[in-house]
Amino acid sequence: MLVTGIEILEKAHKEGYAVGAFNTSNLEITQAIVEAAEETKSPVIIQVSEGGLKYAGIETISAIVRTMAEKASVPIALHLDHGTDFNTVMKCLRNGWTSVMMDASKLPLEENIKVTKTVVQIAHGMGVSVEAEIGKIGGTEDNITVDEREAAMTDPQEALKFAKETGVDYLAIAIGTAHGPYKGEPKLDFDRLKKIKEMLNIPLVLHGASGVPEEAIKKAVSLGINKINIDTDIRQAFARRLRDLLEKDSEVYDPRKILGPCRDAMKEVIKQKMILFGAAGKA
Ligand SMILES: O=C(COP(=O)(O)O)NO
Ligand SMILES: [Ca+2]
Ligand code: NA
Ligand SMILES: [Zn+2]
Repeated sequence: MLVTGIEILEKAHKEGYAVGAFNTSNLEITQAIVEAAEETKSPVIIQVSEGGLKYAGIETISAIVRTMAEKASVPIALHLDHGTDFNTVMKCLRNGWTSVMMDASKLPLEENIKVTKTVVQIAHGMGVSVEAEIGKIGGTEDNITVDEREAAMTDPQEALKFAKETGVDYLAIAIGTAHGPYKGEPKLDFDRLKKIKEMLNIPLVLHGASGVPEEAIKKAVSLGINKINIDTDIRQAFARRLRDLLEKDSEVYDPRKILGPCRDAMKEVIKQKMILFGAAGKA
């Protein structure tokens, strides 16, 4: 069934587990996510980035996800990932999204608070949940210095002020992860996470979670992460299977015979994440 993000994440926050938030931009990825959720009886958040909206068309990808979510036996939210443009967030609200991220993390704190507060008021008026971001998660910069890394991480005091003044439902925090593949091992600042959770006591979001070792993920969940964003690991599962399949079979040309196996490969990766996050069996 199609539900709001907070319905899924409030329960995860209370019971101490995390829910996967997986990016989609087409039919097969959406099918892989929904099938994985059904097979592991997991609640799940299906999210689309602004790039995904451009690729698929906002009405089309909304129709695909909402149709499948409404038919599913597990709770599914449709979430806008990294909504940086206010009008895009409004368009998603008009297209039936049940959760939106207003990502104004690039703006100074006061401006981030101002625009996020406006989105929270509008979205809550429509019964939709809101995620925002404090601190800089960004892509993998291989040549940043340590103190730059520190500076980009979420300051607990700022996070508390932000959560109080905006009324945001769940908060994405920067504790050492980055989008895209990692070059070295990501080092997560667990003390910072623990402090933020104690002070805010709301569901927290981990971005850039592809490539983070399983032990670190488990520890982050035990310390209060409740939504875990995964995009790169799914893309890489798709690409590995595609290359392997075409190497082995130079004759195949039916897209269903090519995309179908890729869908299954993505589904297997997603199922493992749902089990690792503790969402399996929680639907
Ligand atoms: O945070 C993510 C995904 O991060 P990854 O690239 O690590 O999958 N999306 O918002
Ligand atoms: Ca990553
Ligand atoms: Na997000
Ligand atoms: Zn992200």
